[in-house]
Amino acid sequence: MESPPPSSQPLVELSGISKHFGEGAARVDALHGVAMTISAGEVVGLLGPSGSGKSTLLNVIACIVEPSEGRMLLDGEAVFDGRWLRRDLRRLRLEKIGFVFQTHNLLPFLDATDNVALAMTLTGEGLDAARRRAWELLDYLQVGHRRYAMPAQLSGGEAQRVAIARALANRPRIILADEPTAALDSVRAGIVMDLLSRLAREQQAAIVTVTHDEKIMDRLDRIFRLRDGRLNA
Ligand SMILES: Nc1ncnc2c1ncn2[C@@H]1O[C@H](COP(=O)(O)OP(=O)(O)OP(=O)(O)O)[C@@H](O)[C@H]1O
Repeated sequence: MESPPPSSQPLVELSGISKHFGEGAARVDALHGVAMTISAGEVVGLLGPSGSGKSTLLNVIACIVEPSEGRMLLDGEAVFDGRWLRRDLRRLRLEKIGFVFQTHNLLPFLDATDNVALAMTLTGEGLDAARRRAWELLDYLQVGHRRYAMPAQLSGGEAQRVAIARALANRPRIILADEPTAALDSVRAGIVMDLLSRLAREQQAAIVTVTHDEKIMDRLDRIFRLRDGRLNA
């Protein structure tokens, strides 16, 4: 399939985002005045030393951590402006955001198909339709031949591709990944990153990945570096 031309449609827009945990002597300022815009079709990396705020920033974009101040738009919708603007944050996450973790977190008692299909049934899709779409996604991620395998029978790279298929189940425009290649060797890490890049372009998604992994740096379109909660792009 021909990739569509790069688009500049912003999918993640943050301005003045700060987050502190605790108060008084115990206060930790995890993020200070973070501003960033990430557009459809981009794969960006969040880098920085341990404790610099990468996970906090990813969890803010995921609407899991509530910022202390600032403004955030996701897929053009204002979702935070000093306070959450939506009450149904769980639904917001289901609709707009896909998650890929360091380890695949697949449910061990469901096969590859049903691990992907389950995520779709949470938004009300019927099981048969969900399974058909799960097969399409598993084919797209080049792991369709393992559709009936249980997670324990999958290699690390296969399991991570099933987990990416699951993240795509509800057609999110924003994919958040936490060290998605850390447990993979360089060949498999390259395959996973190539698939993420392809889906960013073909599905016009924005992919934000926390990484320490030198093997994948050349696969990122842009790198944001955090230090002590501040961004130096
Ligand atoms: N729930 C919390 N309560 C209190 N402090 C927290 C909490 N979560 C994070 N912090 C603190 O906020 C700062 C940023 O943490 P964060 O986990 O975002 O860093 P990180 O860059 O992801 O680190 P790592 O690479 O080690 O995962 C750290 O000082 C951390 O101790």
